[in-house]
Amino acid sequence: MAKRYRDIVGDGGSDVDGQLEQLRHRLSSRLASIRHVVAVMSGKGGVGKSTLTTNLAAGLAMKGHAVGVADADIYGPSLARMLGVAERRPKPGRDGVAPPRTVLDIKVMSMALFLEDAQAPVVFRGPSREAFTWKGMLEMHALREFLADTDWGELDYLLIDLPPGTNQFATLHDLIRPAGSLVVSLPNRLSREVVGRSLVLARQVLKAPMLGVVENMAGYFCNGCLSRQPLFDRQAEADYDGLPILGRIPFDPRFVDACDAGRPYLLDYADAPPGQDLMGLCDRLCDRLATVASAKEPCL
Ligand SMILES: Nc1ncnc2c1ncn2[C@@H]1O[C@H](COP(=O)(O)OP(=O)(O)OP(=O)(O)O)[C@@H](O)[C@H]1O
Repeated sequence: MAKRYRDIVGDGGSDVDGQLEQLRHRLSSRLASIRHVVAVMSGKGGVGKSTLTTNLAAGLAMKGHAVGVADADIYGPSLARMLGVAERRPKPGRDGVAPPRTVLDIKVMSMALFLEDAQAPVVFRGPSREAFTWKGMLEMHALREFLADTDWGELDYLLIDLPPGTNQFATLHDLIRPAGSLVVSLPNRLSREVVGRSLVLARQVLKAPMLGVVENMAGYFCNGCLSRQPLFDRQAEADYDGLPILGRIPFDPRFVDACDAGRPYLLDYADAPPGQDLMGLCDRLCDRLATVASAKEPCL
């Protein structure tokens, strides 16, 4: 007959506390060789968060930093494809799983790298009736393993691309304290509202300093006449609860082709005006991280 919790004395000999302590230790010793962990979040889907994560990673790598990216979007991973490593497999090594590296030497970890078939949806198997009890736990373990069991080596920056919505905030908070969070939004009222709401929650749950906001698709860049045109109707100035706007990146159709081709936009268009905007964003992100790191109290 199956035992119930009340039939089990103590931890039933499982040393569950000891096991948890070991997992915590493995994660913290792995992260000790990473200078800055940055969570890239939005709260709203489709705003270009993964595209910007890809290009931030590329920009930081082009500036000579050692960079890794972890795709926390377990069910809709896209970073590996955008960074051109979707067909590569992580290799088990002596010090954890060796992640694939991009042409810019960015280390990538994503659920997409473990899928036999790129078309197959990610499904955790277990008794479907109790899915609500174990599914969240498996999601957290997947993210913990990406962070703790990957051989990141020494990194200057590890960018974590969070999925749309706010569900992963608590999961991430249970695992680590990022050096800061970067928020991606679009300059229209709907996005600003949704992102603004998730910002409030991120402050409460993530408890990481908020670094600032990037407004994506802020205007349209025409590569023919090199001009910038408004993309959305003129909107009132954004107010993200006092957060600084670290960058405004215009819409440029070449971003879409670059994502599909698995080459960060910056690799080919660093000198184009949107490329310059991205490089400026990288500089401001580094400055903000330095400010936050030197502040006694987490800022904003
Ligand atoms: N500045 C831009 N100009 C043109 N296209 C862009 C720009 N930013 C993103 N895109 C395109 O928009 C689409 C959505 O971008 P992306 O997948 O990065 O969004 P996301 O916020 O990560 O989505 P989700 O988190 O909901 O999966 C992609 O096809 C991408 O190429």
